[in-house]
Amino acid sequence: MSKYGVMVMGPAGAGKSTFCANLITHLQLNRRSAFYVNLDPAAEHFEHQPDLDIKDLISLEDVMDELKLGPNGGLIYCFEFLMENLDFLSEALDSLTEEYLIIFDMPGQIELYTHIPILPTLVKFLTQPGALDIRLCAAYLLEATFVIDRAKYFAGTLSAMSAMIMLEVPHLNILSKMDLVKDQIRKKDLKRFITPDTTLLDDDPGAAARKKAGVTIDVHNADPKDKDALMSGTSFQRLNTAVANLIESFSMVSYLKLDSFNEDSIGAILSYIDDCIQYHEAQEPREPPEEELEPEE
Ligand SMILES: Nc1nc2c(ncn2[C@@H]2O[C@H](COP(=O)(O)OP(=O)(O)OP(=O)(O)O)[C@@H](O)[C@H]2O)c(=O)[nH]1
Ligand SMILES: [Mg+2]
Repeated sequence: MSKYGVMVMGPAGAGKSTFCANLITHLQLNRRSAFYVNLDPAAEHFEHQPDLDIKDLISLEDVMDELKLGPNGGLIYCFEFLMENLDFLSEALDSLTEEYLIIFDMPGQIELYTHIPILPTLVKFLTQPGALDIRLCAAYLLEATFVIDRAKYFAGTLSAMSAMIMLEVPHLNILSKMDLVKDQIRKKDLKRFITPDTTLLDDDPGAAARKKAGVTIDVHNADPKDKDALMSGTSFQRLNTAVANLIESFSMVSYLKLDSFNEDSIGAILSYIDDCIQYHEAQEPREPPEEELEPEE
């Protein structure tokens, strides 16, 4: 029996847990079953209690205390421990039917998505045919406020692309917290962020303002507190152009828009997830609940 799931990923504070919580509420309102798996050993507060919590296997606090590790090293240790104890996942997930959407809420440490091979191994384990056989898609969230700063936007897009290539499962890239930027970006410009456009670097509002004012910056002698000055050197601009060109040459990333506090937006993302994993194709027709049946004459 196939199972269906979505792994919610992305940098720290991108809105992953908020999205998971509002997705579960939306599923419940639509009489769908969710199984919430928290894989962030540092997460403390939940709107919906997890059905499975990595903290029941290993506690980040204990790891940091006993092994004298910092929060990031501790997190990597927790994941290595999870990989040695995959029964923890299979025992809980094995009996779930195809009705459930399994939602994995991931931590935000970026190294998990870039250079440590833990996530590809975990994803292979979850999707392995004949075993758990979860039809899984990845939802990679990037904060829309990044689009205000072009360099951050392309760096974030590069990390999304890296996760996409590394995991080899259907992948949705999502600009989260759209409500925070919708009044600041013109619709026409937004399109260029939805499908990353390298010419965005040419009309960076910060750079344009500096050029107009005739400001040239000597990065070597800049005040270390002046972030604008430090991030405006020609080498930094060349690096950003190279990253943007690389993203364009792969032509793999485009974004969906999300405002987690808007139910229609959650519903729209859910329909993309359902399509990616072909959720509806596997569902048995269901009887409507009794109270919805017409009373007999
Ligand atoms: N305005 C707005 N704020 C949001 C949205 N989604 C999340 N937030 C806020 O962003 C902050 C971080 O949200 P989380 O859901 O904890 O982010 P996360 O990605 O799970 O964070 P980590 O697990 O620490 O990596 C919280 O204060 C949320 O209320 C959104 O769509 N719009
Ligand atoms: Mg979280």
